[in-house]
Amino acid sequence: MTNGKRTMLYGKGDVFVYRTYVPNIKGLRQIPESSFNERDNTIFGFNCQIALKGDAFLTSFTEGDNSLVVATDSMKNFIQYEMANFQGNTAESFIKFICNRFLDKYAHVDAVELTANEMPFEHVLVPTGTGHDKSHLVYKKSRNEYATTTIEVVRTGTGNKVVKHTSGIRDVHLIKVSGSSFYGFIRDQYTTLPEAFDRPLFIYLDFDWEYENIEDASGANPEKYVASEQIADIANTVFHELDNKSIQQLIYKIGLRILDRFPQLKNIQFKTNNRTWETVVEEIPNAKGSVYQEPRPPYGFQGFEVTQADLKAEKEKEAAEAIQ
Ligand SMILES: O=c1[nH]c(=O)c2[nH]c(=O)[nH]c2[nH]1
Repeated sequence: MTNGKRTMLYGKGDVFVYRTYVPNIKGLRQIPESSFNERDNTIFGFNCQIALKGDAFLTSFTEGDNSLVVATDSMKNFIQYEMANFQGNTAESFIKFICNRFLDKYAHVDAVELTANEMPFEHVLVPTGTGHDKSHLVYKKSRNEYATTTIEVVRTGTGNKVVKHTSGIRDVHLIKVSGSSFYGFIRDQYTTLPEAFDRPLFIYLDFDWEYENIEDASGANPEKYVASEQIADIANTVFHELDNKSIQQLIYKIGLRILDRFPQLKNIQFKTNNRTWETVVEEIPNAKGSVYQEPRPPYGFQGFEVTQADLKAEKEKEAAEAIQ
């Protein structure tokens, strides 16, 4: 069992590992918001963080007894060398594979927690003679956003058990130049912010989601697997479509759409920042548009979880309204 009495873990961060020519994942469920149907795994690369837990490590802290210590340098090697033995094609199945392999190798380790942050690469476009097409040789590390996934696998009397498994995206930065408002908030002696009826809304979003059935995260059944690219495309689409009243409302609607498209997900969790530009010149004579500058600190933030129960309640509300 993990030590329930105190925090006790150790591990390695910034473990970079790249493998080329991992099979693509295809056969994903298709949704209207996204044309994404296949993840190119020609470069399958991650920045990993691994942590080990176990009562056996207590004396390494209290007595300097290293006899049961797996050096963090060896953890790095383990991840990198075992990457070659990995048979799957998703980050989620990779981290699960490593955790199980670790528990099998070191009998005194009670639990392994592993996070893999994607190192994202994209094809460059090259001339084909008649136009341009994706190079299958040259890639660029260009996307701001990256996928992330975390797992914790615990040893039990009846085998290894996954006790936590989340997938997510980090650092999605979106600006909507028109179609966002923020008004109707409390006005009192502390209020200086003017009401905005059409603001250039710039948001940073981090998402995490959990599957109802942890097995679906592996990608073994691609119809049940949810690609982070599809989640990002839903967020883009809902932001595009919705005349939003606030970031709070926007993320709720994005969450509902995601859970509607992917009933195999249990929930979706958001962490967002408001990075809306400040207006410098509101009206430009004889021209459309305004001039803005970066927002000054501080920034606003939101945290919110949308669940399948929320979606069910919204659908029931809609059905009741339709009858009236
Ligand atoms: O979308 C927003 N939500 C807020 O709660 C808030 N507060 C604020 O000053 N600007 C905004 N924008």
